[in-house]
Amino acid sequence: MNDGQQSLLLSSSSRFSPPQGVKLSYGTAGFRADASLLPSTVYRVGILAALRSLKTGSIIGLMITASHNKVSDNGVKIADPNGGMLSQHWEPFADALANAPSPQHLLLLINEFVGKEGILMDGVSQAEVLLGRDTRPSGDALLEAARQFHGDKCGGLGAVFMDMLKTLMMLLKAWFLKYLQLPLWLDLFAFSHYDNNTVGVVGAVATDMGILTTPQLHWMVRARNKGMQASEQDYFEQLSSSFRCLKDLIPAEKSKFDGLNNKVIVDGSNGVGGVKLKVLGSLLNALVIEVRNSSEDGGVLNDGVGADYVQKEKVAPHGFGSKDAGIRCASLDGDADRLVYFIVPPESSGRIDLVDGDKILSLFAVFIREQLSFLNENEGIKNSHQARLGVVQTAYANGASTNYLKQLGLEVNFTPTGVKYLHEKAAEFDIGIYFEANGHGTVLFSESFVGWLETRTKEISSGSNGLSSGSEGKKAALRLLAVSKLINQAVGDALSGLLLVEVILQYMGWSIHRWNELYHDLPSRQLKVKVADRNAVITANAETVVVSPPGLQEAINAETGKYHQGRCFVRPSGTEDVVRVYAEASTQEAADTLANSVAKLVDQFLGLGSS
Ligand SMILES: CC(=O)N[C@H]1[C@@H](OP(=O)(O)O)O[C@H](CO)[C@@H](O)[C@@H]1O
Ligand SMILES: [Mg+2]
Repeated sequence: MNDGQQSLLLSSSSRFSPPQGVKLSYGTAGFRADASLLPSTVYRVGILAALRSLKTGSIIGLMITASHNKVSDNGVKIADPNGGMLSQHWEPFADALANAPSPQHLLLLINEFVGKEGILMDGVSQAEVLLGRDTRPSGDALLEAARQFHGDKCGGLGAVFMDMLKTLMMLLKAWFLKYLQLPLWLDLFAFSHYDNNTVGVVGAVATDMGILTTPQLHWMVRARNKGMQASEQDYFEQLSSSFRCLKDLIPAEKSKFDGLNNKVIVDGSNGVGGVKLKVLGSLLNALVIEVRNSSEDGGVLNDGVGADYVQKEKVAPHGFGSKDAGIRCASLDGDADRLVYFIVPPESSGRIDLVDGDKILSLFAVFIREQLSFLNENEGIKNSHQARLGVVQTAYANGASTNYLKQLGLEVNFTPTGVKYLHEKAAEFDIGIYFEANGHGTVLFSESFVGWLETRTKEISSGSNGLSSGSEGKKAALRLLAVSKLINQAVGDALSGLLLVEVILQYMGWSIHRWNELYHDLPSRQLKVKVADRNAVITANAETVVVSPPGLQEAINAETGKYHQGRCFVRPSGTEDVVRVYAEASTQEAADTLANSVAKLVDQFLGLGSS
């Protein structure tokens, strides 16, 4: 950074002091904390976004959200140029930035990192950052903190003000030079060296994309970097048109959905997803989407509603009851990157049948596997491509889902918790389907496979490959291409996931009950244990084995061995200050007992008294 940039950084960062006595960590999914603690973190992540943009020469996203956390929390995370999560290689820098105790430390860190990464800060190269936020009341003010390091895209008042400021600085500089002859002061006016086309400290431009779901912002970043249209309208247009395309490719004999099956009721978690889903729903005519618990309905975000609540508590969200028995119900989380379905039983016990991320993954796998087999059976398709289909889960996936997927003959891979790991693994396949049990996931298509599908479908339309029109091979290629456009390629997206579930159910002619019968979940239990230092738990093998503290894994093994179909693991949470315990067994009672015994072991080895 030149002197002008440095002095601007020092002055702007001094307005955003980090909270005392709090250690912030980028964690599983960005920084999250009580919103009052976050202005300095968001300001600093704004700096990181600009540097990442300069380093990659691409547009970067900055999203302000705390997903399923309570409404008083907020958070911030970065979308990389491909629309995915921030490169893990930059996470330690993010942690160091957020925790730097003073503006001087911050400056040192940045200078060191800029040097190490070879980032060009010449004031000419321009960084570009897209900003988004969910509906949390603190989002607006935090967004302002993120913009401090950037300029205003549209110029407007910001640009006029900058121009006036620059003129004033130049006049002052001339006056100082003429009358005081203090060259030392020159550095302070380095700001006025900027040419009129650049804005902000590093010439970064920030564009406020408004209130969005997290996946919408990721989608926009990916689209912009691919040179595609990337407005919110484009997002809705792409999703709705590919949904219609898939709908039109459903064979007439399979299309036997009646009025009831045409409807899905969606819990919007009192957040941003419900509002956006209403817009999307208005563009579809083959599906009726009734949205409840939308942000404008006045309920509290994530309070007794939302995908996290429904999945963890296995109860109906607020506003749903026995009147909804028999209808397909779904729930989004606060920023609409998670999706689960559920069935409300006729009697009003509050309990539901959960159709979770594992079952969404299984539905997608069954459909895609069938389309691939149509493609492979069709000898009329030239250069048939043996596409590699892989699925990715975490240790939280219900064991019954893993068995089911393996019985389908699929390659099942495991990664640690956190979509950044699952996404990376899924990207190794021609088609990679990944889901966390909590409903966060998507289907990735490799560029080469999409290219192959595009070529085949063009040949098909020109008749050059000899396929009869209307053959299943042709339709399978068209369907897979439409799926690659419908399902968000950047990140898990509840809205695009919901449309894909809906159209596959219509294609299969399945009710939610039929879908839920694909396999029966093994009873499971999740618990949280408060410990002195959760990071004392070190795991291996996709978090299924504890390697430290010594002896804990042996004790878990001895306990688990007592239960039929017993499986149990512990790991430190990346988003909460707890150690999580997960247990599965052949009965609910056994799963509960196993989880409780292992929670006691965790407490013995690491409990609050053990520090
Ligand atoms: C058991 C569980 O649901 N863990 C969640 C939770 O992470 P933890 O590291 O377990 O706190 O939040 C993550 C971010 O949303 C999500 O990716 C993950 O699946
Ligand atoms: Mg979320």
